Amino acid sequence: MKFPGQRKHKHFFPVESRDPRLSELLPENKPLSGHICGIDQVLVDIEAHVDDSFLARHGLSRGHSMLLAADKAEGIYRELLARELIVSEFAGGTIGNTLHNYSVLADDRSVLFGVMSENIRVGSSPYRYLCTSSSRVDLNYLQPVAGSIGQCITLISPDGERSFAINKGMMDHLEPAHLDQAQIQTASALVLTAYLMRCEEHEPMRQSALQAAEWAREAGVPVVLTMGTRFIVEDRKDWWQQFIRDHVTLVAMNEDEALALTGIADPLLACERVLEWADLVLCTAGAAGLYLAGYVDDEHKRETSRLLLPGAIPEFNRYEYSRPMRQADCATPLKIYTHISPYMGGPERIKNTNGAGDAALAALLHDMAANDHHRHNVPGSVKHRARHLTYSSLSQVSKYANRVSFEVLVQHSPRLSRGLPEREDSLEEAYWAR
Ligand SMILES: Nc1ncnc2c1ncn2[C@@H]1O[C@H](COP(=O)(O)OP(=O)(O)O)[C@@H](O)[C@H]1O
Ligand SMILES: Nc1nc2c(ncn2[C@@H]2O[C@H](COP(=O)(O)O)[C@@H](O)[C@H]2O)c(=O)[nH]1
Repeated sequence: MKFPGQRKHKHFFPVESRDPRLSELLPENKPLSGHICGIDQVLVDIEAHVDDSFLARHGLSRGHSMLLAADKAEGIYRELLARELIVSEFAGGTIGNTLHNYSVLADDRSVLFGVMSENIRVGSSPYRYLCTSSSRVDLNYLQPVAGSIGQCITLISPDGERSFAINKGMMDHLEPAHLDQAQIQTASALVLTAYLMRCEEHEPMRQSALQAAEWAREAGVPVVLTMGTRFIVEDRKDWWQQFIRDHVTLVAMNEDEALALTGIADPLLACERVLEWADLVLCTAGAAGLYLAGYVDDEHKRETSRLLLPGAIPEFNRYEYSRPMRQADCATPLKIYTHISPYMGGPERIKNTNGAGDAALAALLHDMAANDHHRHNVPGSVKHRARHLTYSSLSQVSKYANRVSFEVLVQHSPRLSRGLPEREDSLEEAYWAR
């Protein structure tokens, strides 16, 4: 496990080769390593640039992720192929992307539950999926199916808006019998997406997700939910609120999904509302950066040394140097918030916004897993006097998440091709010290 590191310093990501204290504590001299688990609809992103008349002609709605009948999706695919509009075919899926990015950042294992075609032809979509996933993502638990994985035709409009047309294949056929209870119950987090709930009645994906969430809850493993797209949330707002109350520790969303879930347009106030149902909230807000919100026990709160920020909750960042906790672990819970603007003001040229939010979540998951890793290996550390959800403060995690989103914005694919540089030469102390 690479540690997120001391990011106040110029060298943003020092990597501890080995904590010398561990050598004394562990007879076999080998730190115990953890992992995170996720469930996804295994699919590839097939990317093409089109104008809006293409979307209109095929009856596709801009910015939406739509499930299409197989013959309709195949018709679109054939047209894109004939007009040579397809630019790439990479492994996708919101949770697949998150696990891949987590594994690249942490240099550690993640476990993906989903389906995979049992017969694979070179060059086919399942082949592309396997070729473009990190070798640190454990694919050994995938359920073999006699059919295709999903295809997500990612149509990019001239203004950068993305519309997803999905040919689902057998992506929702994951059976609960193909989950591994021990892997889930020993994980540092279980990551789910709202997309899993839009399978058809007869398909087992919903039941698999609920089973996994139940096992995670029993074992005290944090359950993480990404909201997918606002279209899934807005029709069933009350249902999602109850689902979060019953199952979820951390909600990850963008500001549109936050509005759909809470009815509140201000991301900070939306985070405050979601804290009534969950323990930790990540809300990305495009060019406005991102917000993180959580709880800390009054006894463990730490005051910021940064400027206190105005907003719908005045001076909301006062305790952003605190490490978040579950509300139930606090004797006197206090809500804490932080905000950060895009790293370096955002890239000069955004190549693709696909997966920028998932990337921020991967960084947060890395920090959560590092906390677990440290707790298991150095249980007597002062860091673990109270039960915290992250290794770093809310403020530090937000910097890290923001930095990782930036990396995805300047590349073509939603999946990181390499980890972050260990030394950030561009990053002067003055920038973060502000
Ligand atoms: N136009 C932009 N300019 C600068 N940074 C951006 C821009 N769009 C996104 N980002 C960065 O990427 C992060 C995630 O983006 P966002 O679009 O909110 O996520 P999602 O992909 O889930 O919709 C933001 O928090 C921000 O750091
Ligand atoms: N599991 C699913 N993933 C989906 C679906 N529709 C789109 N996507 C994936 O989302 C990412 C982009 O994420 P974003 O946070 O930038 O919007 C992309 O790679 C798609 O593969 C779906 O129905 N299920």
